[in-house]
Amino acid sequence: MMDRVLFTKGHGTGNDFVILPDPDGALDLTPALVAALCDRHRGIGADGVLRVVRSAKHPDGAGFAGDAEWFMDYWNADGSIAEMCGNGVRVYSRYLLSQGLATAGPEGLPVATRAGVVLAVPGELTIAVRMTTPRVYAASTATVGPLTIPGLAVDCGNPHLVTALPDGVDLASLDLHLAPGYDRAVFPEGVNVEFTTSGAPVEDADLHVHMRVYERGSAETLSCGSGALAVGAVALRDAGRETGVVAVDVPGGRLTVTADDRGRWWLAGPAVLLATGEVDAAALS
Ligand SMILES: N[C@@H](CCC[C@H](N)C(=O)O)C(=O)O
Repeated sequence: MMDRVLFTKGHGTGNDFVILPDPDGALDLTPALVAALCDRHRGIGADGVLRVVRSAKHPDGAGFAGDAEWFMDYWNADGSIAEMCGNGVRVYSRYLLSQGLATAGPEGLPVATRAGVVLAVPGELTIAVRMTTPRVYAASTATVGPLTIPGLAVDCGNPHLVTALPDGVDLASLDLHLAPGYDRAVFPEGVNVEFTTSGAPVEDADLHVHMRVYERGSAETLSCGSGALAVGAVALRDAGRETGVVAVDVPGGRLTVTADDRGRWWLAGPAVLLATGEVDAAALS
């Protein structure tokens, strides 16, 4: 076990990450170390960890090495692994670019994830990512306290359940301190649950949705990029549209989901790097 671990802290709309540079895959990253780093009282504190490793140097990335030099090895705060993190990949791309580890070509910067290769297109403050195509595939429900809320299962590489709150239930009033209930037969690997209400029209978007999320492996977070993608897919489907722009407001800010006329799905929003340092791994409990 290493004594000192280099890290950078960053976030996308308040969904925060500890970024661990590990180009050659030498770090002995374990669920316990991830959980300790993400601990908000005894660690650095984050919703998840992004290990920056060359695709060729990670067993889950090696198959993508011909298409993307870098693999985003994403871990949730509880030490579990996930296939995709939409905010994570935007922050990860910001990190690669800021460190000079990669440059964006005319099509963008390819980044390998467990859900496949995505393409990041950097702006000055925002980063847009061409995500894998979301797939709406089943009806299901979530339970929060006495409420049973209908929703749709959406595969964004990772699993999501997008629910629409019934009239009269206020999004802000939902108690998400405890994990919502869901159907384990539909989601055997667990699920990220999004709660939505529709919003008033906003400039530059065809549709506007408010969302809160309870993430698998991280509890309630201020934002979830793949969750916003799932919400965007359901909103466009409900509106009978195949293309369009959906503004998704989360507690941490605004994400924009675009389905373009070439069948591509984009997730855009801010990606911020805050601090760099060293953590004493022995001091983490
Ligand atoms: N916050 C992320 C999603 C992280 C993974 C998720 N908790 C899971 O287990 O699938 C995002 O921005 O997409």
